Amino acid sequence: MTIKLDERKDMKTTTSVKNRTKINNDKKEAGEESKIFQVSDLNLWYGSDQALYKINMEIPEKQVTAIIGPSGCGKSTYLKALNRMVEMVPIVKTSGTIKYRDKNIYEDRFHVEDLRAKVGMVFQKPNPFPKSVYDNVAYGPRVHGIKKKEVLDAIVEKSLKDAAIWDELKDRLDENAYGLSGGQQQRVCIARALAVEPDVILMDEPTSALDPISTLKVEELVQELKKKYSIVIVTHNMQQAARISDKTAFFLNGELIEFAETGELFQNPSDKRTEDYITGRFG
Ligand SMILES: Nc1ncnc2c1ncn2[C@@H]1O[C@H](COP(=O)(O)OP(=O)(O)OP(=O)(O)O)[C@@H](O)[C@H]1O
Repeated sequence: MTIKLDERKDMKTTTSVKNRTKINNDKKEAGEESKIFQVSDLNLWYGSDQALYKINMEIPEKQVTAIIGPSGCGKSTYLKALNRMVEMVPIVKTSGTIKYRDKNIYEDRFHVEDLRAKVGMVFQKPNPFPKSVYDNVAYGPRVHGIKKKEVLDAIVEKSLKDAAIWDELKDRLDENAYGLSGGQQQRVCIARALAVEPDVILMDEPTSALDPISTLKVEELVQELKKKYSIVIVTHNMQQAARISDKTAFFLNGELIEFAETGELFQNPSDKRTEDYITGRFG
């Protein structure tokens, strides 16, 4: 039997994904999975109001980490601290360290633009630019100096494919992204984040403005994306955290109360406050 080149490529990809999954599982069992972020004693203030208290957390590589907790507990603040986006609020002050791939992101020689290119973000409300689908996705690569049309074409196609929306939009690349449905806009925003080849994708309630079908598509996409990227997702929806994440962190009043394997946290929480929250006693 002869195997066509494409099939061989597919087999190779499947095998390497299987191998990678096996390596990840072996590492997990041995307790030595790689960390993408190491957060130590992180405190954060908006002016004189403290929003995060002494957060210590190691975020695993190529997994989905969910952040849950009641409104105002500091989930978004924490997420935006990971790529220093929170500092766009001028009154923000921090102490402690956040290491991204073993480098302290607060050290002066770490350029914040480099960090944000590697640690991309997708927001709650889809926020495409008022431009064509193509120009939305090509925006980041162009900012990074890529001008050649064939290179941009290839990036746009790959990013839209990775965001699972190429088939829907390949004939609509010149249309304004504002004309798409909310779910399509969100996947274009994910493609825009992927176009600059990030390492980590931070997602701040990416499905809360979407209908159930679009939500399902984004959830399936997250499962695909974690093969290549590390994902940290803030969600209000506990079922969503349980469905799509490997690890879950529960925040309350700016503190990290519990961080565990998702199944463990939901089935056998070690802190009474986590139990009260996931069983709906508050929040
Ligand atoms: N720009 C800001 N200026 C001042 N205080 C802020 C700012 N953004 C957030 N905060 C405060 O920081 C605390 C944490 O807010 P944050 O938005 O991180 O919580 P959250 O858990 O993401 O909430 P939600 O689930 O409602 O989005 C809150 O007390 C909030 O009022």
